Amino acid sequence: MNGLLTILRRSPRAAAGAVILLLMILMAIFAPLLTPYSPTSQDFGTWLKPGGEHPLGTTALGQDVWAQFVYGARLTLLVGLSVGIIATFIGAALGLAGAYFGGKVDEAINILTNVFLVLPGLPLLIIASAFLRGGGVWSIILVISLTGWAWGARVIRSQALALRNRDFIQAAVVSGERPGRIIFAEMLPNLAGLIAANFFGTALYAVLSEAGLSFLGLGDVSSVTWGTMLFWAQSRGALMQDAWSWIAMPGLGIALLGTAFALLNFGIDEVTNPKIVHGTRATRVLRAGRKPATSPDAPPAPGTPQPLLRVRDMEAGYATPGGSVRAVRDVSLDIAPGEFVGLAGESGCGKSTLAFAATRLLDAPGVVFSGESELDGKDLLAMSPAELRRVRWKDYSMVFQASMNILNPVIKVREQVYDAMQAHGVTDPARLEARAKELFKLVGIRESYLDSYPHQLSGGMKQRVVIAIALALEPKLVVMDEPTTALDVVVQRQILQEIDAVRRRLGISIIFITHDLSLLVEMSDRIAIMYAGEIIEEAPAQQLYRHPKHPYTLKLMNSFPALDGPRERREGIPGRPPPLSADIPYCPFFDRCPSRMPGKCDEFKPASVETAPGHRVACFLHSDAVKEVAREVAHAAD
Ligand SMILES: Nc1ncnc2c1ncn2[C@@H]1O[C@H](COP(=O)(O)OP(=O)(O)OP(=O)(O)O)[C@@H](O)[C@H]1O
Repeated sequence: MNGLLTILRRSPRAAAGAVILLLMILMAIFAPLLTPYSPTSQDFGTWLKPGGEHPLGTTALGQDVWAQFVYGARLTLLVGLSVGIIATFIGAALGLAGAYFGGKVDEAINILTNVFLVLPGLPLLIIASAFLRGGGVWSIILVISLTGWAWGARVIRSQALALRNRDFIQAAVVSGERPGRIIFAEMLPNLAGLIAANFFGTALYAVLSEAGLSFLGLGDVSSVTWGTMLFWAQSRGALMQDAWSWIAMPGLGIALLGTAFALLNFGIDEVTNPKIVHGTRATRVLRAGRKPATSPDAPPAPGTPQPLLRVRDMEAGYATPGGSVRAVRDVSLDIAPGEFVGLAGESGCGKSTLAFAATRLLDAPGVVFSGESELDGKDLLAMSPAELRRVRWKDYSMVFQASMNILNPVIKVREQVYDAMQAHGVTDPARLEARAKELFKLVGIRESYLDSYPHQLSGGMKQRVVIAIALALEPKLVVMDEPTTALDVVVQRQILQEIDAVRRRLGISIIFITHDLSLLVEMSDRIAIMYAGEIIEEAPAQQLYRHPKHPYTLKLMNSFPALDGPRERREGIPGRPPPLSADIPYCPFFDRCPSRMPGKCDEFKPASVETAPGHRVACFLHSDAVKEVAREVAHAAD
């Protein structure tokens, strides 16, 4: 319910759709108050003109057109909403089951879905309704539901598949949760927006199909719906008799109801689907109560290199039915050309969300609430899907922890390396082959492995192949989100050294995400530490290693083995970060901080202040500067 209210508040389209739909429902419920006549009563004169007791005139059979219109809304709405529920239920159940169980179950569901998608809709509707004729309105509902579920199943399955591979679902599977619980409690809430949008899309399809079938005389012509009104009006030659209202009113009703469903469908999609940021970003930023995309910073000093990636005031997270998770909170970050920037912090502090949001990869239910992300001066958040396709891989690429799973098991590695290059216009076979060999050399794999299938390679080698693919077009930036975490320590280190060598050779920038701070200290030029969605400290790597300032950074350092020196037992950090669904208008580390100052750290939020060149920290131990908390943002995101 909360989620729906949030959507209505955020999307004027959805709100307009909801108002129209509500008015229609009220009209249907209170029909007896709006007209004294029964819609089927034939007690009046035929073809009466509008006026007097019959504001919209009467039909060829002597029925009151206004009574037919207001009562007709009942069955039309019943068909729309019932089909919406039934078809969405079938689509969601099959889509989720296919994505969750995979294998043969998915295959069977996929075949069934494809069959229904391939069958032409209208002829199928006509045949099925002719077959079930005489069954009244419920047979129409059944027929339209049967022909209308497949698209929803396809869309929900593809989103559920993406979700199935998310870490938190995998963790639920590994921890032995029952499939039913995972599907209903873990996956379904993440798909709520999509399912709601699908419901209204299907309801729209149902209203139009019912009207079409009834108009063709294939519905239950004895019932009163806007579709049967059109059928009778047409068959009795209403236009010839100048009885325009008999045709115009049901037409208008269908158009308005269709518009309401379409607006709700688009509005929900707009809010819950982050890929639709294009063109709506400015409004979203404003809706989120945030200033539009202008830099708060002073212009860079002359001679300062322009950052390659420039993230400003980023607010991102997840719109869940229980409210928003604000996983990234007012984060600004610059990555210079050729720079290796490490992003560290405990699990769940928002590192991946920041990387995904900044590179426009955040999938539903992820949302960029506000902020800017520019790559080489180009606004990534405002790009159209086509523009994004052009810059991905070419200007920036990504390697994730489970990236090796992107390799298709039945296609040779060579072709998969070629693919990325071919998609961006490299077609000369000699060039492709030379480049593939060069890339394999770069990432330390013998070129003979180009002839292998992925299953013939070890995990480390597959991950190297993916890194080779990510480097294929020499992008300016590579985002690496725990690319080596699944590998053993020796392989991890080797790959990292190779990545670093490649970076220096090609001059690319790298954002490297991990919770292993000691690894970052070795590799990075600069390190940013995230905690509870915020960057709480940022400094050149060695400076951070030698002079960490934030108590959290110190704790994080102590929880990993030292780079050199004797082996000793390391302590974890007691306590937990605050929940990311709440406002945190004070220091987020307060509860766990050994140096906390009650009355200060739990009352005010420390501003991030530069305490040494390039070293910024947000902690009252180092500066008294207080950060103004943009409360309007916090609330707009809920
Ligand atoms: N699909 C989702 N729906 C709701 N909340 C989510 C979703 N994905 C992530 N979150 C939440 O967002 C927060 C930040 O997650 P994120 O994955 O960005 O953290 P992280 O620092 O990268 O963690 P890790 O190191 O474990 O990958 C976490 O609290 C997480 O529970």
